[in-house]
Amino acid sequence: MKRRIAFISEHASPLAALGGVDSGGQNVYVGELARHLAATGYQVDIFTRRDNAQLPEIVSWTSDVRIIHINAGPAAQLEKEKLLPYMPEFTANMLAFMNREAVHYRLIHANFFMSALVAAEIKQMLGIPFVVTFHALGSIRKIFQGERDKFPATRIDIEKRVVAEADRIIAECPQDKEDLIQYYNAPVDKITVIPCGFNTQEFYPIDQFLARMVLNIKSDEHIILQLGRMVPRKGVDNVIRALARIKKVSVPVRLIVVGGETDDVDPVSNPEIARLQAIAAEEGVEESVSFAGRKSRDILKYYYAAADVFVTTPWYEPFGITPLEAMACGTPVIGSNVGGIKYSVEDGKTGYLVPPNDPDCLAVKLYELLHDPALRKKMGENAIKRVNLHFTWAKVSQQMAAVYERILDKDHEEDAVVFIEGAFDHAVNAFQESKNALVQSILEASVLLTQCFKRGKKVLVCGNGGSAAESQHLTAELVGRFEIPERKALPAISLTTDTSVLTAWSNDIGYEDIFARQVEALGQKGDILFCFSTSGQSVNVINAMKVALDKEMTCIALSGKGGGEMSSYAQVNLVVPSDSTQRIQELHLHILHTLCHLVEIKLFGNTRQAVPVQHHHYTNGNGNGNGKTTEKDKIMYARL
Ligand SMILES: O=C(CO)[C@@H](O)[C@H](O)[C@H](O)[C@H](O)COP(=O)(O)O
Ligand SMILES: [Zn+2]
Repeated sequence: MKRRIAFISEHASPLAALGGVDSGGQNVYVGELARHLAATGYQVDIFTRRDNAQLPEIVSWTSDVRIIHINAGPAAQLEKEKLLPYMPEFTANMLAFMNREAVHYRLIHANFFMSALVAAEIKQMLGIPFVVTFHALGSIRKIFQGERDKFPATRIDIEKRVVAEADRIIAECPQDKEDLIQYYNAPVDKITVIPCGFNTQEFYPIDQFLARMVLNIKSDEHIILQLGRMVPRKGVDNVIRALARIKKVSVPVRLIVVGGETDDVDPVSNPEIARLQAIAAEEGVEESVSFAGRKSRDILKYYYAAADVFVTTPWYEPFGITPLEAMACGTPVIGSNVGGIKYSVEDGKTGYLVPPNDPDCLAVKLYELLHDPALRKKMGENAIKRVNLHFTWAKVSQQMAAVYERILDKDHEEDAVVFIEGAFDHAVNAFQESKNALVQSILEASVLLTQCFKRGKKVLVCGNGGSAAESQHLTAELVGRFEIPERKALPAISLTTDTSVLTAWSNDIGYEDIFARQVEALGQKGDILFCFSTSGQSVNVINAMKVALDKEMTCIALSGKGGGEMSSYAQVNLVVPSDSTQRIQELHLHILHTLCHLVEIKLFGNTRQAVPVQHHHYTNGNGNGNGKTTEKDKIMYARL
């Protein structure tokens, strides 16, 4: 059954046109994420504020995505800075909708702080968990916008509440994560970094010549593209000033500025355009700057592809989708070294990062790129690879779904955490008890093994299942090397590896003698048979021990659960004081490593024995009695 989830995006509806003051990346984010999640088995309802009386309550957008228009304040366009007082009404009407339609959401994904406030209230009332993507943070905005920031002062308190109450916080880039930790005390393990994406159907490489033909742009000019919302913080003035510093690179350079409130370029209804035009005039480049106005999304790819370089130098940018779109079209990006841009643009590879508000620096990089077509081509290719690898909506929604699933599976996950911690405690306990019980027997086993190798004898090893793996593990360490690189090989054979012998004998005669038969064939007086069995009861191991004793070999047994019948046949019994098969196996591995260390040191090391303790605790035991670690010792410990 499909999982039903709700998105809240109070001011940014996927249906709204892009390029206006309050519509931008968030509209795209919400729409794309919802569509892609729907394709992977979710039903998504996107709740947004009704900002037009003509809008129906429910719009079925795609088969599994609906847009629900909620009455909250006047049914007219309002700046998002003015929406907070209407959030209680939004909450009440969203709850009323859920009640009336009898829909239950398993999870809410809130976008922006006001939606998150609604989600937090609903969680309090109905217990529905919520995820939040802030898209922008009040504290950061305050730093950059100062007095220009018209959001209510309570924004930051609301964000703090949301950080505390959300089930998971999505940071859009590493900078966003750092900010959440630094300014909101967000717990690190509550944050997942998931970037924004771009639409691969909408943005893809197009031949530049063709794109310019479509747009009717002259081909004998270099084109710098600026595209996005027209607000001062986007730093379009910075690009105009940089243009004035380069003016011409072998051919004329033109800056095209796409975006605005209207399709026509109308400085009256769009004061930011008027401001920018004035700056262009003041810098003497009004002839080289073209304002193209707002463009529909299906045209944007031609602009990106027509450009030689895409520039975006905002003062700050929580993420920034336009660099991804430009890169997807194969155009290098020069972006400011802030927020998400420094994450999406790889400096020197897919474009350049420059400080914001620094037209000199931007001009240098623009010049570098514009006069080097080979570099532009290489960076464009790198850009296409990078965005398709990390930033498609399919990849983004996959990561988001993983976040949702963890929350929806929370009970299970809580049990899992209890189990994981318990397993560690259990293992620590088993290790401690083994330490109390086994030190002397490990020493004895190490002496037997060392003597065996010194006399030119060999070790045969056996065990079943996990113990077969331990057998091979031991012989690999001995035949190969453990901690001393340049030593001679030691003769050890695991009786668990010859599948022809094992299958033929067990198929034709019986499984119980598969090891015994091999001991008979390979074992010689003075050799050691080294046996692993957690129960100490495996008949094939016991039978092998019997044959070994007949051949005057010595048996060492690693077991648990009291040692079983095996202990009657071994000269040294290492019985792990536990009844848990897993713990016994883990200790067997630990013991075999310890034995390898001791044997190797005795046969090939210097006379002092290195002690595997943590460096900062180690101050003596180097044999010189002065409590200082020598250089030689350090090398030895480093190998541990
Ligand atoms: O690894 C495991 C269990 O953790 C199993 O493969 C396990 O080794 C097999 O069941 C063995 O057949 C058990 O034999 P043993 O340890 O009792 O001699
Ligand atoms: Zn196992």
